[in-house]
Amino acid sequence: MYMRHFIRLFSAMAGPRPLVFSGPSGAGKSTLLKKLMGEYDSVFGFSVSHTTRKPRPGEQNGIDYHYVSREEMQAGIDNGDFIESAEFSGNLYGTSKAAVQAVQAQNLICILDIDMQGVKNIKKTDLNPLYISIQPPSLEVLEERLRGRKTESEESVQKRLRAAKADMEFSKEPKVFDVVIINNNLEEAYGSLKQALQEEIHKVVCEATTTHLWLQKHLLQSLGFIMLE
Ligand SMILES: Nc1nc2c(ncn2[C@@H]2O[C@H](COP(=O)(O)OP(=O)(O)O)[C@@H](O)[C@H]2O)c(=O)[nH]1
Ligand SMILES: Nc1ncnc2c1ncn2[C@@H]1O[C@H](COP(=O)(O)OP(=O)(O)O)[C@@H](O)[C@H]1O
Repeated sequence: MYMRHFIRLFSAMAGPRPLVFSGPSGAGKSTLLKKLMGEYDSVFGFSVSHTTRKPRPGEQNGIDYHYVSREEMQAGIDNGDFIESAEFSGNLYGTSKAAVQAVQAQNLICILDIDMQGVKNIKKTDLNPLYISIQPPSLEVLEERLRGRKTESEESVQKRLRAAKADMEFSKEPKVFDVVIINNNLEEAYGSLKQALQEEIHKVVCEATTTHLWLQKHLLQSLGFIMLE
């Protein structure tokens, strides 16, 4: 009896399976992730990446990214602080070990938003996430969305569109992604995402309830309120 609960507690401490979100810049990853984390804030936690790109208006250091200089980021990479890192559109991006550990320590499902190089590199690690690709309905729609967001210079839009072509091809490769979602209509895409994650969400919610009840019962037992089995 005790052993089963200790095993359950121990596996909960190891943390639930992380989620990797990838797909072209402008496909709608942040929009979908914000909706998901808004609805399930006690289930998911965001792995805050480091980047050398400048913050956009409204972005916050330590929440959207850790904004660092190239020198600082390179020193961290050389020191082995990162699980993966990549150059994208003229800037460095990377997932630190600390960012993932911070989420897993709270027993939340850790979400990584990374580019296709990141996906390839994470596949070489023992993180064992579920891989989800968010794709636009077409390159034309992607361009409209990127321009409509008004965050990128013309040069940056062009770089992102070039990277997007490769990313759209990559998402069609067999066995790379567990789920590919085409973000055409936002509500439909969000519905597909929730459906794909239903089992993972259920596991975390049930685990949390079981662990909570078990701890409550044993606290009462240790205080002498109820008899041990
Ligand atoms: N490999 C890797 N890619 C990242 C990381 N963080 C963000 N990215 C990717 O970098 C790309 C550019 O991100 P960003 O500048 O925020 O632009 P946005 O995706 O268009 O909002 C996106 O494809 C992100 O998924 C990271 O830690 N590692
Ligand atoms: N389904 C959708 N229909 C129309 N516009 C969308 C949709 N999904 C996202 N957008 C818009 O497209 C732009 C890019 O989305 P964003 O979430 O920033 O993409 P990413 O994080 O993948 O770079 C944003 O202005 C966002 O509001």
